[in-house]
Amino acid sequence: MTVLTGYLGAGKTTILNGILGAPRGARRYGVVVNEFGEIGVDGELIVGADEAVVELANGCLCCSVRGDLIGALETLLARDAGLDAILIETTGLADPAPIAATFLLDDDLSDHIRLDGVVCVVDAVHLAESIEGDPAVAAQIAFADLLLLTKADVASPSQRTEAEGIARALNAAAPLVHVTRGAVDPQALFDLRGFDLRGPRNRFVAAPAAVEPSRHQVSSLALTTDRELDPDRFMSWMQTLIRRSGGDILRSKGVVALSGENRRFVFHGVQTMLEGDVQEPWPIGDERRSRLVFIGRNLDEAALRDGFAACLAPEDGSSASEGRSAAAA
Ligand SMILES: Nc1nc2c(ncn2[C@@H]2O[C@H](COP(=O)(O)OP(=O)(O)OP(=O)(O)O)[C@@H](O)[C@H]2O)c(=O)[nH]1
Repeated sequence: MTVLTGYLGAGKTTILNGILGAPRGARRYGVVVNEFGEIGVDGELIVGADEAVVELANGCLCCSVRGDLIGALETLLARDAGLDAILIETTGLADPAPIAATFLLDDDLSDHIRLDGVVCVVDAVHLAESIEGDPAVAAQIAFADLLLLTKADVASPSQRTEAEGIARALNAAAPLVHVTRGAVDPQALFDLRGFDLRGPRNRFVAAPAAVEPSRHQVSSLALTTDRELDPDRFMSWMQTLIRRSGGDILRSKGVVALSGENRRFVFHGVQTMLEGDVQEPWPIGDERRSRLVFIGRNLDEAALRDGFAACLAPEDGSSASEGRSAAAA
């Protein structure tokens, strides 16, 4: 399942139509369209009448109609349990974090459907203006696993550069792809594995050490260290952090080297939800470098750095409670 976000008029339906109109072999798609308003129009605008389309009007997925989302997905599955992919087009006002959390929290649903990724459609012409007016825009960009920049055909060079700069400042890790009038390779949107602990992509590598906090209160922070982390301290720090600040931390993810463990510990968090697991051993010859990324509103960078530094295992192999941390990079 792929969630398509992006501000009002950014080009979500156009991209959805581009995907549905592209050759797909035997692949079968299901579509959920969410609209904010009494009368759903977007469902009418979706091409390909043979698509399984469920429309959710009169509310926004991220707040009032979350239960309806679950109902819509169940309807799709009841009609065709063999769908290869489900695309959800959210309203332009939706905050993707609660949508992802709702889905991940529903065990029945997540037994049958895998949340693959969140794609944000970014309007090159209007981004600078819309982001000033609505904080949801920054959250949508920051949260995404893939950014699709639209309307480059009509944006001025300075609008394009500014839009790219804003998107990159909010989310340096997600690939940014230019899309004109919905012409996108559907493969670019599928198999993102944004929430898959075993995903092949290691996008943590792509994140820079830190991204400047933007004017929009949403920023991301990457923490790395070549020192091992003490398992107890790390787990307790993460749990406390997510419990206390989960509403502001929209997304957290990381690959961690724990002392006494030769496998990689990988975790994913969406707001107050956190899951993690030990994975395959660190590749031979690869340094055991821990990398964590936090994306959120009003991130307290100093507190995060301090908390992380306090999780470092002592270098001499003595017990964690004896050792004090060195600074984390
Ligand atoms: N020039 C140009 N116009 C585009 C592009 N992508 C979308 N549009 C136009 O932008 C307008 C809005 O596109 P939609 O696809 O309806 O946008 P949306 O995000 O689904 O809109 P809402 O559902 O209202 O949030 C339409 O007139 C599209 O034809 C593009 O790459 N270039």
